[in-house]
Amino acid sequence: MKIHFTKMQGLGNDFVVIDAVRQPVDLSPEQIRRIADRRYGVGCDQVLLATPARRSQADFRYLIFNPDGSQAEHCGNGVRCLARFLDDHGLVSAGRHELVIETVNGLSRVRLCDDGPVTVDMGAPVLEPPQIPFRAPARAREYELEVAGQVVRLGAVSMGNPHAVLRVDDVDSAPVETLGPAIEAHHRFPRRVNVGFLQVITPGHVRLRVYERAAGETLACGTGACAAVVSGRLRGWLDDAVDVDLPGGRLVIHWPGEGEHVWMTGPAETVFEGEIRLD
Ligand SMILES: N[C@H](CCC[C@H](N)C(=O)O)C(=O)O
Repeated sequence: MKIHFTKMQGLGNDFVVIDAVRQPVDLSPEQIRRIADRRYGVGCDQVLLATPARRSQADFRYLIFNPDGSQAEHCGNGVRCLARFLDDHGLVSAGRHELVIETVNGLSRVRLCDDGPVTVDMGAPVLEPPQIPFRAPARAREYELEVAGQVVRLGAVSMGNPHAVLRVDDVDSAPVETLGPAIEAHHRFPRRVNVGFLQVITPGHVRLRVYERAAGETLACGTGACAAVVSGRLRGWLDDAVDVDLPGGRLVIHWPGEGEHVWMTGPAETVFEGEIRLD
């Protein structure tokens, strides 16, 4: 089987995007792993499938797959790239500058500027432990977790997908490669978790590295940036508008506070198009 794809990236978080509206495909976890493989396939952090919407309020539905073949509930950098892809490939009627993209557990409203940055309404964060999901006796702004022979303090937030947020003094020296996987697989996160390492420069400017669930450290994580601002604001460190500097570049995140939606603005770029042959 040959599949046409578009390679895209948002701050170096890279994607293989497939138009499953006009090219209906049903990919197995093994085929996802092959596509995502940086030696035997195209190579990417996530595979995104654009599919027809199921909910009447949505224009399209999108599926997100991590490189191990597992499915994720949301992808901030990915939804920006998907919206740009849909517009570039004539799937959006002329003149439309706002799209509603359906995820497995919510809706994202995307604003497209001509070739400029893309702004996304990422919805309201979920903070109740059972919905994150995170095993905790009650909701708190900060939790203690025994991991790797130490006790770490972290925030727990869902942006559709689960995030843990730890504050560090310096992201460059943060134990991302050791503590990241240890927390990702911690039993208190029954569906595993993305792990953010947050350095607060000022209440309006942070640095962030993210060890992503089922993908490892990426150059940028959109839902991770949203979760970091939510957790940092709840813990009293951040304003409502924050510049988030990730290794791949800057996202601008805005969260007015509890019960409000998180807004994210950042780039979405096409790299190349191609065709992959799959068994
Ligand atoms: N690894 C993530 C999915 C991709 C999220 C990230 N690339 C983003 O931009 O939000 C998860 O399993 O929840």
